[in-house]
Amino acid sequence: MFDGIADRYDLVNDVISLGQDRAWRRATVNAVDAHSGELVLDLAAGTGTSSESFIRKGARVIACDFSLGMLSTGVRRRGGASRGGVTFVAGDALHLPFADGTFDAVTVSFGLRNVNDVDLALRELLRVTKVGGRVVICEFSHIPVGFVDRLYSTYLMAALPKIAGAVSGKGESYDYLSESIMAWPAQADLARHLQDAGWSRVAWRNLSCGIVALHRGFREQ
Ligand SMILES: C[S@@+](CC[C@H](N)C(=O)[O-])C[C@H]1O[C@@H](n2cnc3c(N)ncnc32)[C@H](O)[C@@H]1O
Repeated sequence: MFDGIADRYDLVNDVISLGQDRAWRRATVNAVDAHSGELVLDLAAGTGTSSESFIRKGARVIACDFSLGMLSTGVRRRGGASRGGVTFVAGDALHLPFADGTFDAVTVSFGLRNVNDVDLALRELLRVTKVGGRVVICEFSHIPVGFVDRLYSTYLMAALPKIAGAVSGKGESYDYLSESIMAWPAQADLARHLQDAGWSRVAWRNLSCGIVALHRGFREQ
């Protein structure tokens, strides 16, 4: 599915989120807080838009995804597969092609919801993180006020696929986006998945009233 929408993926994001996606990405970068000399895994990195911001303080980033269409778009835009601190790697979240304890920080933006086995992916992320390292998950979530969440669900089901379809020409992919957001676990539930996978000191905070949530955890052993 992502191979088919790769070229217009970033443009559609800006349109359907009314530009909010940029603020969500800034919040993710601040939560990861990657520093010079650190190695960051941006899993389900797609075209690498989520990866670019991590290099600002001198960290190196591995942008890993299994959609060759998304990766190719990213490589074309950056002018190479390994440029300016971002290296694109083809890999599956369920069998990460990295040794144990490789990364100082691992992060997933708007990707975990798309992975077939979320719990296995969270365990794989833990495996490739150094002891003392951290995980940050940026993902769509749920507005904690019932009637507002219902209004938002109406937007998701009725308007979002039409708007995204008009911009991308692939409306059916965005039916999937709406359905997957509504089926995704709420904040506390996702925190439990992280804890069950072995992550410690798990906490989260809402962005845009819970439309998006940032979860963070640490590998303690
Ligand atoms: C919505 S995009 C997110 C891209 C990027 N992180 C961003 O913030 O724009 C979701 C990505 O998850 C990737 N994905 C889904 N399942 C995956 C898996 N098992 N392994 C690696 N990538 C996966 C898709 O190929 C897609 O590029």
